[in-house]
Amino acid sequence: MRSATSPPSSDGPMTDRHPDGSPAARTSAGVTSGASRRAAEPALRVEGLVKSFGDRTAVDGLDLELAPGSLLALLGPNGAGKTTTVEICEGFQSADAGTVRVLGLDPRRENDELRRRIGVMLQGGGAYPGARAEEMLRLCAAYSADPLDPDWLLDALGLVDAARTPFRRLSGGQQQRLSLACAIVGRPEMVFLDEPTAGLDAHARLVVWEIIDRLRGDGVSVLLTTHLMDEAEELADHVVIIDRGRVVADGTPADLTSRGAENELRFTAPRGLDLSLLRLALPEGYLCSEPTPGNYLVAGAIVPQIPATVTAWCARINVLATDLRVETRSLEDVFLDLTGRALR
Ligand SMILES: Nc1ncnc2c1ncn2[C@@H]1O[C@H](COP(=O)(O)OP(=O)(O)OP(=O)(O)O)[C@@H](O)[C@H]1O
Repeated sequence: MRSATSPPSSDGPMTDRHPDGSPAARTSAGVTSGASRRAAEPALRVEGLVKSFGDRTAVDGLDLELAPGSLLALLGPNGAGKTTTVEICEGFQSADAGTVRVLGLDPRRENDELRRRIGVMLQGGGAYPGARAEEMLRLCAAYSADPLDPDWLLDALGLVDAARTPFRRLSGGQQQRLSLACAIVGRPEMVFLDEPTAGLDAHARLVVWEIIDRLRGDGVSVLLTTHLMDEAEELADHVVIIDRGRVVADGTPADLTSRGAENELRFTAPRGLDLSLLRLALPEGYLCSEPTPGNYLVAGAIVPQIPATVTAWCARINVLATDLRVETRSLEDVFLDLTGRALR
């Protein structure tokens, strides 16, 4: 497999090559020129989306917007409604209420045209179990008038040695990478990536991140669902956190992690500490809590006296506070505060 630091092609993002080795005249910019014609139109617009299963409301009035050529990461705990939302956008499910437009198209009524213009990476591969990796990719390429070179993609994603292996005998990581290759081989204008690096080792993950970054660099719009905060922080232009079918926060990763951070002190210590004495030691108006077991938060203006008060309290109860920090908030912190839950 190539390393992430050695790009799949030196000719720029997603450029494939003619058999003689010269760069193809058209990169996936052949796709993006179409996208630029519609530059004013969001690649994806979801308004007031509602979907229930029996008496369970999976999506409860959701709004989303994805700017062309950008990457939106949809985050949420298990059961938040991510897959349902994405499947409605892809046209696999119908909505109960609301409006969905993908590349300006209605995913149900204009599904044939949509299918030609999007790429979908499904969790679990979505491939024929007996088909060899290479056959599977060539089959996907055959649906497109102007596919990327399958050999180049197999190489870029480190699948050359697995090319003749039947899908069911590929490792989980190889299946994931093949699934990504199948989603992008047709030079889609927009791709839906559902947990694209789930189960990959660190190296394979970097390779996939690089491919995703190149897609976006090429003007492809990407909707990514993930449970990995570092993945969202690394790749996303915009993050939407959903919980119980509703948006609970959205913004750039920097927006979300800086919002209110100067008013928070966080530290890690044994779970379940009695915070009543700390509350008494702090000036009036400061809040302290344990958003998740072992992770503590003091909210209020963090002047120099506050960390000193916290460490003095820890010393008094004979507890060592680790990872004491001010003004740094990860997306994980934001997520935990908003949903009270870990991603998985
Ligand atoms: N076909 C279905 N029938 C009944 N309930 C469903 C169906 N699909 C989803 N749900 C329910 O709708 C809610 C949202 O599910 P969804 O799969 O969209 O969440 P998710 O955010 O993708 O979760 P995960 O991270 O676990 O994949 C859950 O409570 C789920 O049990």
